[in-house]
Amino acid sequence: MPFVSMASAKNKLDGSVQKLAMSFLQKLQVDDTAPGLHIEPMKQPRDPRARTGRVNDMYRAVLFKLESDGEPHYVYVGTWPHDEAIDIARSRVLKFNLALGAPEVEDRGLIDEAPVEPQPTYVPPTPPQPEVSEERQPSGGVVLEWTNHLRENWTQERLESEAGISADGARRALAATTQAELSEVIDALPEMQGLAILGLANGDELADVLDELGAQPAGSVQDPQDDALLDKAIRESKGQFVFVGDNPDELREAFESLDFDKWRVFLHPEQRKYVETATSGPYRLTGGAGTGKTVVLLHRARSLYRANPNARILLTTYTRALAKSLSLQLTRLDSSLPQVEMGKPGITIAGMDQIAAQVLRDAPASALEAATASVLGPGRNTLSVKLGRVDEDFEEAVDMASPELPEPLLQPRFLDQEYQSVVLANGVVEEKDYVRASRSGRGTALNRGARQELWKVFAQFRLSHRMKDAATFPEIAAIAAAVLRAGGSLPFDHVLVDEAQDFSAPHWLLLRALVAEGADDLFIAEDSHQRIYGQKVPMSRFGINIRGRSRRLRLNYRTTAENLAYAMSLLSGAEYSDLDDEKVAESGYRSVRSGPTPSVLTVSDSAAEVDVVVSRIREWMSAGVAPEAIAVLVRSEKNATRAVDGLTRVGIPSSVATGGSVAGKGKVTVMTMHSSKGLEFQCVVVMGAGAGDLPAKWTFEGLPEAEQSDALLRERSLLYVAATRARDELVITASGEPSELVRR
Ligand SMILES: Nc1ncnc2c1ncn2[C@@H]1O[C@H](COP(=O)(O)OP(=O)(O)OP(=O)(O)O)[C@@H](O)[C@H]1O
Repeated sequence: MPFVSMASAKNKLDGSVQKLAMSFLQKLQVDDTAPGLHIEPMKQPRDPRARTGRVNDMYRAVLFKLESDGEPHYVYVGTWPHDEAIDIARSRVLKFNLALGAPEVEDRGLIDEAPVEPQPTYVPPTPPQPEVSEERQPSGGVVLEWTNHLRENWTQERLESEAGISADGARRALAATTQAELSEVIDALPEMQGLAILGLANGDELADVLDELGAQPAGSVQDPQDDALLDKAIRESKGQFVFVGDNPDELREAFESLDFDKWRVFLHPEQRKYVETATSGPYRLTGGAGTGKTVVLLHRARSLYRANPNARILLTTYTRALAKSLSLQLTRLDSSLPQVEMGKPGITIAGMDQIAAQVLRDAPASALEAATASVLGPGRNTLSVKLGRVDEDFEEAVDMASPELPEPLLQPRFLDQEYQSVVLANGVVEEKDYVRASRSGRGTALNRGARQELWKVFAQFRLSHRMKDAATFPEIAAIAAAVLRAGGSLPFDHVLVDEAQDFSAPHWLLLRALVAEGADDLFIAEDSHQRIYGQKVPMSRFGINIRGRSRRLRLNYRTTAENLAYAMSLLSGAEYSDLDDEKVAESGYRSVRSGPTPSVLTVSDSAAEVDVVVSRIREWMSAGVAPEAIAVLVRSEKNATRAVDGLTRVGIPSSVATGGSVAGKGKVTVMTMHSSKGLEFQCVVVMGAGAGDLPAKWTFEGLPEAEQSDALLRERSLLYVAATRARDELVITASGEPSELVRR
């Protein structure tokens, strides 16, 4: 029976053609001599193994036929309209790239015809001006600088011989003067060559590029077109080809992922490495927004399950809404994976607070009582009321306790962070313990006297909760950790974490307690630039020691190079440190895609701003963008209402979405920047980026100085999160003076 492999094709098929192409491949996988397939060699091919096959009267599939131990092995490249398919088949070569150590399909142009001419330079469309009166005409335009480092460091000959780039690709890459031009060159190259060019053009050393691609140069002794070499390399491919052999299910899965959800099958070699790597302890994967951290976690969860179906695997994150989205994505990856309740073999997906509540429900009464006493002190009953926001409770506690302290130390936001990061983190139940407790990571210093005064507030806070039989979510997480630490069996064998930058101290306590220390215990994905809640707490304080087990993803799969460069520029000037207290790098991120430059539109008043937003959304929709692919992201709820009202006035359906969900089919999503975490849209407007709205002053006013700068950093991160939700187009609008955080 023939074997089949799929190359990571770039052509998208219409639904009907897609079905026919699938059926063609299914028949081919059973019998390549079946009538109707019409597998034919080409006239004047660049590669004698090139074939086309009949999908229907108008479409043909392009294939290469290899010999594999006496059986045919077909490599499917894609399906195109008849004449285009013939030209593609005649001009492509299946070969092994010796410098990059990978199989690839390269375009060599048709024989006897002029070599492939460079495509006309891509010029991003000039954003049309919004329909607003002249005095309300917005200013716009962001200038993004880019340097093509190939020109300083490389020659065409060296790119060909040392980096394995095709002659035409090397020549055109050297000539690129904009990111858009480079993206076009990359798009025409085999994937590994494209990724290598991207790295080198951004100034990386060749050795680092090869390392990132997992490339093992093969030297020059082998014949790059040898059948046996190619057959073996395709079977072992790390991402650009998928060998499905004679397995019909794998064929369907790989084929379906080509058009949508490529991430389900075709991973970047680095992503694959982190999916498969066996770790000797806690492992951290960092990477900017859109670098595929979530994708790695989903694949890793599956890979751990496949390695041991009896393993109890937890995939967790900051909120219940984000966990729901993880669950949907895992189903898309593989609907056969069992998504189970905590403690059962399979994959449990839940937010950290849900897990904490479950631990409490499962705990024997005596264990729960002891754990509660160890966290909150003796004398507590059941914790029947769970409290979300506690600002008012802290205010009340301050009124009752009347501590002698300066105002900034009595702000609910300061008290809440101190309570979580110091009191709960250290298991403090009495004043004497609080006075001695480690406050590492906290910005504001407190002397003994101040701590004694503060303890009065915390004691009062606890007392009033005791009367109401209530506990906060962080308290419940800390109690759950104490239950697990006290003994009994642990609920999980492997724990995978997304969005860890937002975890609070009690979350970390619980995380460490959920799984025994050891191989493949904790795999933690985080991006410190996206920390928009709470305070950063170093993981090492909770016994989570990364010790050299930390890696960074740099290739952005979501946004265009232009949006990425803009989003990164929002972070410059601010210092970020990660969960290990190391400074976070802002450089090195890249994207292979290109699109329009983001625009910042400032207008005189908020009515004009709504007009600008509405008119931009209309333009997108008239250009064919579906309403559900568009989002308006806002800092304040009043702007959400304004946006919805404005869209409704012109008959564009929209609605305000919360908690990680979207408005749904046929509607523009309007949501707060906070809710947009983890989501993505084709086109995004960040509305209300005026100095009055951003940063939101109430988040830092009145706080001690050190906490103020942390709060400001979170506001900056929030804008970064919002800007990185845009796949293709990003527009930022402001009325009046734009925010200091917006780059123009
Ligand atoms: N190997 C891949 N091939 C194609 N698309 C990919 C690949 N990896 C990731 N993507 C796509 O890139 C986008 C971002 O991926 P993902 O959500 O995993 O990134 P992230 O790093 O978790 O982002 P964020 O931090 O913003 O949540 C998604 O649309 C995802 O499907």
